[in-house]
Amino acid sequence: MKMKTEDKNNMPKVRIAVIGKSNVGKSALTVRYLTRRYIGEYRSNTDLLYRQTLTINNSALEVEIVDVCSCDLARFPEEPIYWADVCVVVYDITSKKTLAHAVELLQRVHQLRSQNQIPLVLLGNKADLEHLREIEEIEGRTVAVQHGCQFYEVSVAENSSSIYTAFDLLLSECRSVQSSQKTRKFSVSKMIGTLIGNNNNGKVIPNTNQGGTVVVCQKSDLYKSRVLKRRHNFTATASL
Ligand SMILES: Nc1nc2c(ncn2[C@@H]2O[C@H](COP(=O)(O)OP(=O)(O)OP(=O)(O)O)[C@@H](O)[C@H]2O)c(=O)[nH]1
Repeated sequence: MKMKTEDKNNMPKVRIAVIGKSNVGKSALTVRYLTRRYIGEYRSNTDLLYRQTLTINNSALEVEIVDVCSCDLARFPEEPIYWADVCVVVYDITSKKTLAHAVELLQRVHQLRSQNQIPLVLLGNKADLEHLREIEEIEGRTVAVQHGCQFYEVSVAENSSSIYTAFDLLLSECRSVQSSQKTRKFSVSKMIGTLIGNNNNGKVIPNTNQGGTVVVCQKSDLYKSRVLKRRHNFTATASL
């Protein structure tokens, strides 16, 4: 079923940034979550933006995931961190340096966005490679506790169910924060709307799953999204 533009515009949106050292499995993870498929070899030298409509808690949700290709600390990806509503930090359980890198990334994220502003999850990937393990699960869990984020060990290759739990919980957490903010804004604008005789502020969230296709966009779309978001914020403020 095709969704009307009007419905799409009214649909809530959550933006996810997936970050971590090169080769930890960020692209494989993103594609696995969105398509349930595993792509073994995936090479890209640009950040990729995936868009898909998912159903979370019986409500349609537009999800955008940016798979950040360059997470060098010297070229820390500030833009996607400011852009994102939630952030997934990935390391590889067979490589100690990827956890050290993840710790640095978590610290940078906290510097840019305070802890309450951006829900985070830490994922230790490649759990199928037990014989090559360099990082015990407790080490990853400890880092997660220290940085106030959820933690899961997963294997994208083996399609761990924790991948879906991690993303779904993160989306759900973000939606409840967004909804409580929206309720506050809505009640103020509704009150003003009533005073000036305008009661059309309520928006209906369509309860249909439009998912299935992943649209891969280039980085320019990311900038466009941010500009639109800024404009949306401006309009919302102006209408109050
Ligand atoms: N054994 C195993 N290999 C995995 C798993 N997830 C990803 N890989 C492999 O790890 C390699 C890197 O995966 P990518 O998804 O390209 O990693 P990336 O973090 O996006 O890498 P960059 O694009 O360089 O930043 C690929 O060869 C994948 O097949 C996993 O759960 N288990």
